[in-house]
Amino acid sequence: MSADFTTLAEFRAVLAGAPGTDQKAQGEAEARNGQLTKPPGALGRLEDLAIWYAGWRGNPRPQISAPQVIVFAGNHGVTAQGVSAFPAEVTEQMVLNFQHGGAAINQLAKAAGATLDVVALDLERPTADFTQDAAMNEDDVVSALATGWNAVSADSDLLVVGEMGIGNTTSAAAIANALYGGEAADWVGRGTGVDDAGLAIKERVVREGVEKHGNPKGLKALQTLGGRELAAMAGAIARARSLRIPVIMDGFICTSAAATLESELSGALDHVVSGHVSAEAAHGAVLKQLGKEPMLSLGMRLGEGSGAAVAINILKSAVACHSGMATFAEAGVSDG
Ligand SMILES: O=C(O)c1ccc[n+]([C@@H]2O[C@H](COP(=O)([O-])O)[C@@H](O)[C@H]2O)c1
Ligand SMILES: Cc1cc2nc[nH]c2cc1C
Repeated sequence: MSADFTTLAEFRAVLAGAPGTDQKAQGEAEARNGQLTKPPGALGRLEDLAIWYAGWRGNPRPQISAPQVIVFAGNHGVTAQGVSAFPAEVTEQMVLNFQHGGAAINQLAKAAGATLDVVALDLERPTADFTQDAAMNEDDVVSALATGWNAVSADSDLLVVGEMGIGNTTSAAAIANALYGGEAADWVGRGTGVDDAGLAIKERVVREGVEKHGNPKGLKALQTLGGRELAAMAGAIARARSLRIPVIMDGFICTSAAATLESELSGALDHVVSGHVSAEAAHGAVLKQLGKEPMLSLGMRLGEGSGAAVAINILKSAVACHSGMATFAEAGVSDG
C-alpha cells in the first residue's frame, strides 16, 4: 500500500480529513460502564481508558487482540557534535539486536502479546546537522512520514510506536523548545547518560538549531529539527487515526514527534494516550503541554517503545474489565 500523500501540503490535508471518535459507541460504552458490578468510578482511570478506546474503535464492548509495536530507527548528523554518550553506530547495532530478539522491546512486546516490526530508515544517510541546515528536505520528511504510514497494519487494534536513534534526544529537545518556547536548558536532558560537558553541548546545539530555523512549528519543526524515525512515528500515528486504531505513545522522543502533529492541527492526538513518563528531564513538560496524563511512571528512559509496551497491559486490563464484567442486573447484585 502506498501512502495517501506525496507532499507536506497533502499530508496536512490528510490530517485535516481524519475521522473523529465515534460518539455513539463512546456514549454506549459510558452507559455500560455505569452498569458494571463495581461502585461508580472504582476502577479509576481504567474506566476512562476503556471508554476512550471503545469510542475510537466504534464498538461499545471492544477487545484488544492484535496490538502492534513498531520501532523506527534513524541516524542523526548532529551526533558529530558530541551530544550522546554512545557512538552513532549503536543505532544500527541495536537494529540487529531487535531483529535477533535480544532487546528489551522484544521481551516487552512478547509479554504484552503484541507483534513487533522494526523499520530502519536510511541508516547510512544520517539527517543533516540541524545547526547547519534543515535536518531533512521536504522529500526526505515526506518519505519518512510515508514509511511510518505504510508500516501500520490495518488489522491491528492498538498501536505502539517507538524509536532507536543515537542523538535523538537532542532532536526531541529542539522540537520541544521550538514548539513551546523557553530556554534550550528547559528541554535538554542526559539522554543515554551524557556528562555535564555533553549536556552543555546539547544546550548550545538546541539553542543554535532553534534560532537557525526560526522557532518552527508543526511539521516544519519535524522537518528542520527532527529525524527520520521521528517523522516515521508521526506518519504512523496519523495512519492509525485514519484506521481508527488507538495509539499508546512512548517516551520523550516519541512524544515530541507526536507533538508536531498536535502543533500542526489541534486534536490530531485525540486517539493517542501516553503510556509512561520517562526519566528524561523534559518529558513531563511536553506531556503537560499536550494535556496528556501518563499511565505509568517507572523511571524508564530507554525508548524503543518500551514504556508504551508495558502500558499495553494496562489498557488491555481496562478493556477486559469493561467488556467482560457482568452488569448489576446480569449478576443479581443490588446497586446503590
Ligand atoms: O524514551 C525516552 O524518553 C528516552 C530517553 C533517553 C534516551 N532514549 C533512547 O536513547 C537514544 C537517544 O539518546 P541520546 O543520548 O543518544 O540522545 C535513543 O535511541 C532513545 O531511544 C530514550
Ligand atoms: C544500548 C542502547 C539501547 C537503546 N535502545 C534505545 N536507545 C538505546 C541506546 C543505547 C545506547
